[in-house]
Amino acid sequence: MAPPAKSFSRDEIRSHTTDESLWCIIDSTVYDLTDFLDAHPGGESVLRQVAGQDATTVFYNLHRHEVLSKYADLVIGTVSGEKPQVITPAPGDLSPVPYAEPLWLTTPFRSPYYRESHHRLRRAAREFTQVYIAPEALECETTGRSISQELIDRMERVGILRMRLGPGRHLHGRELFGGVVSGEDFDYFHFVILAQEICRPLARGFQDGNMAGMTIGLSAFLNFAPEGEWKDRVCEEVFSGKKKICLAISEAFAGSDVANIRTTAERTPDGKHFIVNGTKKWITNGIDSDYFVTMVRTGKGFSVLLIPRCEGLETKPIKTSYSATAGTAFITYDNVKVPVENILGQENQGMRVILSNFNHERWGMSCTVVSQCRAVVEECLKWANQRIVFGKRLVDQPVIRQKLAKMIALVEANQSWLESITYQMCHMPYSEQVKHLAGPIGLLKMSCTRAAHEIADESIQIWGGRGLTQTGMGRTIELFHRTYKFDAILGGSEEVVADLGVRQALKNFPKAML
Ligand code: HEM
Repeated sequence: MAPPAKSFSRDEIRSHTTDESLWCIIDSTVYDLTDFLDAHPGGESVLRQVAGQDATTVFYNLHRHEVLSKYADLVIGTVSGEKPQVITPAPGDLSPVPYAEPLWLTTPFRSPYYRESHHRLRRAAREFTQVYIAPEALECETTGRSISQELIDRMERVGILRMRLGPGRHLHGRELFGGVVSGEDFDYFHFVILAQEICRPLARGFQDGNMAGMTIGLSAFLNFAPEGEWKDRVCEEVFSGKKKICLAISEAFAGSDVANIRTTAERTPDGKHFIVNGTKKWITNGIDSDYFVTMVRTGKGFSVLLIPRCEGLETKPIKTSYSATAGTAFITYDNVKVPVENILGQENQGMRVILSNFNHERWGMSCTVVSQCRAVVEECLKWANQRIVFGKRLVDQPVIRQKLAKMIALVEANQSWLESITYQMCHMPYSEQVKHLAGPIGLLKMSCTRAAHEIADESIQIWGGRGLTQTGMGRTIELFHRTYKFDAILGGSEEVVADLGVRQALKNFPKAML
C-alpha cells in the first residue's frame, strides 16, 4: 500500500515523543505509534526509546519486513525529500538477493535448458503461490487443519493438479495457467519450476498436505489401471479435486525395505474379491483420502490395489514433527473386501508398479529440497546483512561468510545436477531412463538431503535463538530445521538411495584395474 502523500521534516518528527503523540521513522516512512503502544508485541518501553527518532536499523534488527505491510495503517507519511529504500516485492517478482534465484533466472547468466514458456510459467506459479498458497500454507501449518476445498478448486482451474503428475497425456488439450504453456509442451523442466515454486512458502507440513498423496498415488493408477470407464472416472474425480488419493506402502514392519510388508490380500473362494488385512503407517494425506493405492502380499509376490474408503478400513492421525495439516495416517485394514478388478498391473507383479514411480518421486523431492535450501540461503543472506551485532553486521564476521559460502555452493551444485538429470529425462526414451537414471536420481536425492542437513545446521548457528523460535524473524529457519529430515526419510531413506546409486554403478562395472 502506498503511504499517505503527507511529508514531514525530521525536526517536526523529533517533537512527537510523548504517549499522547509518539512517532518514529522506519525507512523514510513516518509511523504514528501512539495508539499502538499498548498493542505492540515487543512492549511499550522499546517504542518510547525511539520516539521521534529514525528506528530503521533497530526495527530490522528485530522484525521481518512483512510486519510493516501488516501494520500499514500506522503510516502517516514520509520524511520530506526522502524515498523508502527497502524493496517490497510484488507477487511474482524475482528476488534481487544474490543466489536467491537459480542462475537461469539471474541476469546476466544464460542457460541452455529454459525457453520463454518456462519463464512465463515461473512467473505465473510464483504469483499464484504468493497470493493463494502461501497465506493458507502458513495458517494450516500452525493450526494443523487440512487444505481448503477452495484452494484445491483454484489449483484445479489453472491446471496445477494435473501438472503435479508431470508431462503426459493427462495434460494434452489443456492450456495451463490460462495459456502460459500448453499441455502438449509441458516438459520436465516445467515440472521442476512448478515444484520449486509451490514449495517456496517453506511450510513443510502443508507442502505434503497440498495433495502430495495425489502426486505419488495417482501416478501408479494412471500408469497401471486398465483403460476404460473405471480409470476415466477415478482420474476425473481426483484431477477435479473432488476426491483425494494416497499411496499406502510403508508399515510399522517395513519402511524403506518395502519387500518386508505384511499386509495381505487373499482371494475369496469365488475368486471375485480380495480380502485385505493389515496395517499401513506414515501415509501422507491418508486422514482424508477417499482412495488408497495399497501395496499387499498376494500368493506369489506383491500386488497393488486401489481401495476406496469402505467398511473395515480406518485411518487414525499420527503426530509427527511437522504439522497435522499433512494428514499423516495410520491405516488399519480389517477384512476389507476389494473387487479383483481393482488391481493395478498384474497380480504378483506389484513391485514393478511401485518401483516404476520411485524415480519420479525421488527426482520430484530433489526439486523441492533444492528450492527450500535456496530459500533458506536467501533468509540467511538477508539476516546476516541486516543484523547488527558486536557493533557490525553479522556478515562482516568471516566465520559467517564461510557458512554462507558453504550453503550457497551446496545449493548451486545440486541445482546444476538436478537440471542435468532433468535434461536427460526430457531426451531419453523411458526404457533408457529406467536403466540409467535410477542410480543418479538416488544419488541426487541423497546429495540434496545431505545438503539440507548441512544448511539446516549452519543456518541455526547464523540465526541463534531466533532459529529456535516458532514465531517472528527466524520462524522459517526453525521450521526448516525441524522438518528437513522428512525428505531424508520419505521416498527411500538417504542411505537406501545412496546405496542404490553405487550398486547401479557397480552393476556393469568394466574390467578396469588400477
Ligand atoms: C511500525 C512499527 C512497529 C511494528 C508494527 C512492530 C510490530 C511488532 C510485531 C508484530 C512484533 C512480534 C514479532 C514479529 O512478528 O516480528 C514485534 C516484536 C518486537 N518489537 Fe516491534 N514493531 C514496531 C516497531 C518496533 C521498534 C521501533 C522497536 C525497537 C525499538 C521494536 C521492538 C520490538 C521487540 C524488542 C520485539 C520482540 C522481538 C523478539 O521477540 O525477538 N518494535 N514488533
